[in-house]
Amino acid sequence: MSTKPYVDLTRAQWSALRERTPLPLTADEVERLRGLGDVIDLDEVRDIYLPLSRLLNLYVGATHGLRDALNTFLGGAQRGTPFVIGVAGSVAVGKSTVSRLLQALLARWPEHPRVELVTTDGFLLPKAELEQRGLMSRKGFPESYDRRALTRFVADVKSGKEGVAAPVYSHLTYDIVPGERLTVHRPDILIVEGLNVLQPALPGKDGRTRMAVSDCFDFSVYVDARTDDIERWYLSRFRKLRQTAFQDPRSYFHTYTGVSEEEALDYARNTWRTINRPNLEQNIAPTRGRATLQLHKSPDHKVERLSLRKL
Ligand SMILES: Nc1ncnc2c1ncn2[C@@H]1O[C@H](COP(=O)(O)OP(=O)(O)O)[C@@H](O)[C@H]1O
Ligand SMILES: CC(C)(COP(=O)(O)O)[C@@H](O)C(=O)NCCC(=O)O
Repeated sequence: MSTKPYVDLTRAQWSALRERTPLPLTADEVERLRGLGDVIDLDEVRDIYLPLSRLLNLYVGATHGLRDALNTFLGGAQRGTPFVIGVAGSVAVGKSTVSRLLQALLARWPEHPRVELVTTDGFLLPKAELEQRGLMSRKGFPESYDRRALTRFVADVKSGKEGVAAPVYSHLTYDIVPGERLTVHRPDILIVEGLNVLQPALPGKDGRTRMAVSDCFDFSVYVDARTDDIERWYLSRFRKLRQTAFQDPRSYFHTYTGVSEEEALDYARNTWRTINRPNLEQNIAPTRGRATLQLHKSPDHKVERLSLRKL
């Protein structure tokens, strides 16, 4: 028997595990959930994400069983708390598509219809503060977030608090939206998506260990791919955004619509090499082994292998 903490599965082995789980989404719905540049079709949903939604449904059920055990022990009926799923991985690896698909698929199960999704970008420090602290070239690194507020948010949701609010980030303005809030109302499941959600806690100033966001996770997914492939996806997405979202004069990147494609791509390449790749290598990839499930993507975005943590 392997001594690794993971069971490795090929795509074919994994897809056979969906059993009779019906496909609840249409091609149009999948198209709407797809991120810019991501390749995802009904085959991918059926082979990869349906088995995952079945596994998660089993995990949620098992957690309810544990809750019953706890209530027996406590001799009272504690109200349940949301089942929290973390989704981690590099910039441009396709976390948003995975998270939106999971949200849509999990909400179709009658046992847990209310599934909310929160991205950690809402907890980035506002642009003015990043500038003031000299952190604009560290955007996405752990220190560019208000980690305390993020941890408090997830801990509050996980403890069953009603009406927990998160700030909201705009990719258009590249900044936090002043005054805007997203409020989570005791969902059955909360998905927390972000680069750094599997980071271990940093010691506080007093040297004592703090809580990490991942301490609240009931399950976590790491979306994995080769660094060169992710760079290619990042650049090709930048090229597409230049023709779409950047055209809006309010876009932070609007100036890149007025220069040559080569010049715009040089900027994107530089951002990848100086910010996103070092962040992947130094902070994000080292957390892969903390995930419950690793999805390994091939150069065409399709999941080719999976690693599932043993229990
Ligand atoms: N500059 C941008 N302008 C508009 N949308 C963007 C920009 N950068 C990224 N996005 C979109 O924001 C979402 C999150 O992107 P990202 O954080 O790189 O994670 P991932 O690609 O892993 O989902 C994606 O849907 C992406 O298409
Ligand atoms: C907003 C992000 C930090 C991702 O945030 P997340 O939701 O993963 O916390 C990232 O998409 C980003 O903007 N990175 C900065 C470098 C760049 O422009 O690609």
